[in-house]
Amino acid sequence: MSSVRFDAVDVVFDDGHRALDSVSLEIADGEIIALVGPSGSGKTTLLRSLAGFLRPSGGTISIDGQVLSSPRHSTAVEQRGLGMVFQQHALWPHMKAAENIGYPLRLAGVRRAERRARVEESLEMVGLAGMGGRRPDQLSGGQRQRVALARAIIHQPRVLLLDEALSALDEPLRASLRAQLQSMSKRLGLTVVHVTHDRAEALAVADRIVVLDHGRVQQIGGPEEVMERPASGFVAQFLQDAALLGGELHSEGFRCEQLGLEVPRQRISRPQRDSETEAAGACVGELAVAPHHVLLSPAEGDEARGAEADVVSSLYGRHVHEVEVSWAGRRLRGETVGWRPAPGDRVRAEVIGGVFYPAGSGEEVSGGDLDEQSQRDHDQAPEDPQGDGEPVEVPLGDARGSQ
Ligand SMILES: Nc1ncnc2c1ncn2[C@@H]1O[C@H](COP(=O)(O)OP(=O)(O)OP(=O)(O)O)[C@@H](O)[C@H]1O
Repeated sequence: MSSVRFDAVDVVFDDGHRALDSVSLEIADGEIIALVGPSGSGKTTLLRSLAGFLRPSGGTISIDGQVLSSPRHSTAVEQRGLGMVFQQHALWPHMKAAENIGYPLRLAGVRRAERRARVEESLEMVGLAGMGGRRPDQLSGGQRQRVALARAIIHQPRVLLLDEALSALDEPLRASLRAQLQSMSKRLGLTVVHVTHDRAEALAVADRIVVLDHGRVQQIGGPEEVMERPASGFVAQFLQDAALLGGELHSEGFRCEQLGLEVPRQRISRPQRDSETEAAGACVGELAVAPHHVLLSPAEGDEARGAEADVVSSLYGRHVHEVEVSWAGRRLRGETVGWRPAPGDRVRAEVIGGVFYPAGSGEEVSGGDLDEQSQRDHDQAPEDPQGDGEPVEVPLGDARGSQ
């Protein structure tokens, strides 16, 4: 329903802790945004600032061009026109579902007949038609959460804020509510900000994902973009379970002394331009090695390839199995298709690709002007991710071991 803008927003708590550090972010009308990041990265703080529970120490937050929050001014929570759903559905236990849902309209003085019609409509929207007469204790957890959702959308909020709204639900209910949430938001044209710990959920539901770390935006992008072109080693580690291997990139490729590992240059992509270090020859940094960059094969295979590693865990997956190995004291995650080793097995592991980030490059993409910076980085990425005009071979999908 509305667009949202964060301009260089800082939130510093009384004890001096900086929970948001110059966060700039634009959310388009009707867009679903997922906020992800490690525990303590500032997701809830960002959401609470938008809701009006926290006043920023610096910067401004606007909706549709109207400044709602600044260090000097804060529009009251109830005047922001937002809908909110939290992990624990806060329904009034003594009220029937329909009364819970209609409560915001009652507060707003909407007449009874209109209220009733809109409650019916909302119940239908969340798949609870005919259940308005039940009290919360007569509903399942998923149904109660849908009542909370119906209550949040009934007064056509400018923005819907979800804080771990689906996290307390079990699969497969959660998956179905996830789908319902997306289709309903799109049907109503809702702008949604969704905080979640669940990376798969963020990638599945959101138009764009905002990755936070230490109160700073590390990357903003669509699901394909953040997964295929993580802006930093941190993002690759957080979203893809990539291992970060320290080493040196030189003209032949990447070398990691610790593992005795060499990865040929043409197998390495580099999202950032580093012409200075390029000119200087070798470049120190880290290689983000995602599971699809780790080729695993049975130990008795071709000895010229890779090195022996011990299987630590081997999780069944419908499409690929997730296998973690210990290689010279490092843990690496790989994927296998068509065969699945057991924990304790010895296998051959080969790193066949990765994304190289020069030392210190993570700093460049974070901070207030990330929108512009990341836009520039990523605009050029599909054609020229290395930034040096060379074609890039990113080994996606061909990295799976088979018998
Ligand atoms: N009232 C407060 N006073 C001081 N520090 C706070 C306060 N509230 C939160 N913090 C700190 O701010 C940081 C960000 O907290 P926030 O709750 O936004 O993180 P989060 O990303 O939502 O974490 P989680 O995933 O664990 O919910 C944390 O380091 C937290 O300890």
